[in-house]
Amino acid sequence: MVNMFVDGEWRTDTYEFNDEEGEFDRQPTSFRDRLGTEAFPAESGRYHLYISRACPWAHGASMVRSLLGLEDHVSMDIVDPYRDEMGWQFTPEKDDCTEDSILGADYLGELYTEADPNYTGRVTVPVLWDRERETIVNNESIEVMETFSTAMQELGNGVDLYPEDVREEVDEMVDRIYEPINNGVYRAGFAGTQEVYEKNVNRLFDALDALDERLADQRYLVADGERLTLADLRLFATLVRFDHVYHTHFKCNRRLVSQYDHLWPYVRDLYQTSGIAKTVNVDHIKEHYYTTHTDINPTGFVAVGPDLDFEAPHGRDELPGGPPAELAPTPRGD
Ligand SMILES: N[C@@H](CCC(=O)N[C@@H](CS)C(=O)NCC(=O)O)C(=O)O
Repeated sequence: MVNMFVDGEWRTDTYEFNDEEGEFDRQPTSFRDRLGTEAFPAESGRYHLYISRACPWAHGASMVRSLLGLEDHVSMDIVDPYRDEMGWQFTPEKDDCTEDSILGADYLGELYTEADPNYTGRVTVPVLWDRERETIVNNESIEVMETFSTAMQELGNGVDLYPEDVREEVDEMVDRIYEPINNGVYRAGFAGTQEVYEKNVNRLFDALDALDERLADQRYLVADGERLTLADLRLFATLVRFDHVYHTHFKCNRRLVSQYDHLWPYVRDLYQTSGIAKTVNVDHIKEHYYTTHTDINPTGFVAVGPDLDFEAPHGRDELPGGPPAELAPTPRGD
């Protein structure tokens, strides 16, 4: 069972996680406005991003904010990695968590009902909030990533992660990796039957094998491998969590990402790109998954390993292309 709002009322008995075939059923998001429109013009200081450091979807939005140099233009709050029956909450006393600086809310759900008192749906991160209209602009991660990269891009440092000439290619790659990889780990982890689990794990690893091959002689996913784009950030958000949680907690254990010849150096390359390391919080990632999903991990114990060194040399600077000059790697990647 999943907790959600129905007509503005918080319910804990609402819908089944899986469809009748036993597949994990991700609900569509409901706030889908874009920045750069008449209602929501690109403005510094007007918008606010809510994320969880644990969540891969929210991670994409926070990476774009960081890499584009939008931190002074779009403020941000961070929820507690543990999600209880009432949903995501604000616990500023915990490490790398903040208060809700907009409403002073205890739970993120309060923002949803402030935006729509009759809201029906889940309370998910990321959330992009508009201070002026006091509403949610958008809560679909890929749209937040795109809209930062287009409408807000000129407020930032000049980095372009969604260049017009390769936009179509980026979109295709984002779509291509979504089902088997980004959502695939969830489909494996929350599968309702052995068969569905195996199907999704196999599809996931087939897709990872193919990308490992693709990344053997190209540094990034698209643009002849020469430019870092949103597609890389989507893939990174899943890969950086993989060995710590998806491998063990979601039983995606045909291999570890750190056993791949090219995917593993690729993860380290991205991690060491200036602006990314500070968005990664492995403690939040582990705490969230292992303690929140008690249906698949009833003890709530957090797996201890593995010991990964994201800061080890990656050797991928030998390949053509590289990060934009503004994001030259720093020794510790931050
Ligand atoms: N399609 C959404 C999915 C966001 C999402 O599912 N976020 C998860 C955290 S990883 C969440 O907030 N789940 C809370 C819930 O489903 O109740 C997006 O990409 O933004």
